[in-house]
Amino acid sequence: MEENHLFPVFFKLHRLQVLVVGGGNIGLEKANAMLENCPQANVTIVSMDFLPELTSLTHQYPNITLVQKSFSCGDLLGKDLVIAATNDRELNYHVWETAKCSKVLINVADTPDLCDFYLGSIVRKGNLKIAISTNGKSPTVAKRLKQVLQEAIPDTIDEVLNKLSLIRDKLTGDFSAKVKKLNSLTDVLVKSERDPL
Ligand SMILES: C[C@@]1(CC(=O)O)C2=NC(=C\c3[nH]c(c(CCC(=O)O)c3CC(=O)O)Cc3[nH]c(c(CC(=O)O)c3CCC(=O)O)/C=C3\N/C(=C\2)[C@@H](CCC(=O)O)[C@]3(C)CC(=O)O)/[C@H]1CCC(=O)O
Ligand SMILES: NC(=O)c1ccc[n+]([C@@H]2O[C@H](COP(=O)([O-])OP(=O)(O)OC[C@H]3O[C@@H](n4cnc5c(N)ncnc54)[C@H](O)[C@@H]3O)[C@@H](O)[C@H]2O)c1
Repeated sequence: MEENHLFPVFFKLHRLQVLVVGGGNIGLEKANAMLENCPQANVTIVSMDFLPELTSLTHQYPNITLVQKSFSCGDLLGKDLVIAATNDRELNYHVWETAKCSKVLINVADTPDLCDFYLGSIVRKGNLKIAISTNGKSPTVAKRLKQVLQEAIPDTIDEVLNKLSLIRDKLTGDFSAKVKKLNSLTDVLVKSERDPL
């Protein structure tokens, strides 16, 4: 089997500065994905022109800024993450080179080989979030799996998480005693009805 070296992490986007270059379909898709998950995300989009949906997003989200211009190196100043999503492959490569010089993490939408990170397909149930990747093989399958899991996981999972969080805060004793208690309380989640143990 082909190797899968991706290591998932969950970013707190309201603490980071994100630059998206390109205000077309893909710029919109990526900006939407970030803002739906983190409405306070700081997202600047630099583009020659913008889809009207992106202009509408500025009314909904306080921290999105549209800058109508051609990309230049200075746009990367102060940025933590960059998504290059123009329809110009050479320009996307130039954005990648600039990001690498500045040690900024970059996703190049038309070139997975240049991506430091991929966006995942995201299942959300209150406090639960599951990010799905297919190692870049089929974003469509990632999207379908998201729909399957969204249906399969009960909405009550959020109540379980909130109750466990309360219990977790109240537990006393040393770390290993707490881990033991939490594991025994949640045992039921992993034991099937047919499991005699
Ligand atoms: C998961 C999701 C997250 C998001 O974007 O928020 C995402 N793509 C989504 C949808 C989607 N993207 C594409 C289609 C059309 C059908 C198809 O190709 O399957 C659909 C389906 C649709 O829109 O219905 C086309 C496409 N995508 C990439 C390329 C370039 C290439 O592969 O060369 C091309 C070809 C462009 C062309 O042909 O011109 C590349 C990437 N897309 C990724 C993520 C990363 C890998 C994730 C993984 O490991 O699985 C990666 C590598 C980089 C990145 O973008 O981060 C989001 C699901 C949203 C949801 O959950 O609803
Ligand atoms: N990763 C993914 O999920 C995915 C999915 C589909 C397509 N793609 C790829 O993403 C790329 C973008 O697709 P799209 O549909 O958004 O294209 P699009 O034509 O809708 O948008 C391109 C945007 O880039 C902007 N742009 C062009 N030159 C610029 C410059 N010099 N400075 C700033 N902005 C500039 C344009 O103004 C436009 O807003 C394509 O190469 C496509 O193959 C990626």
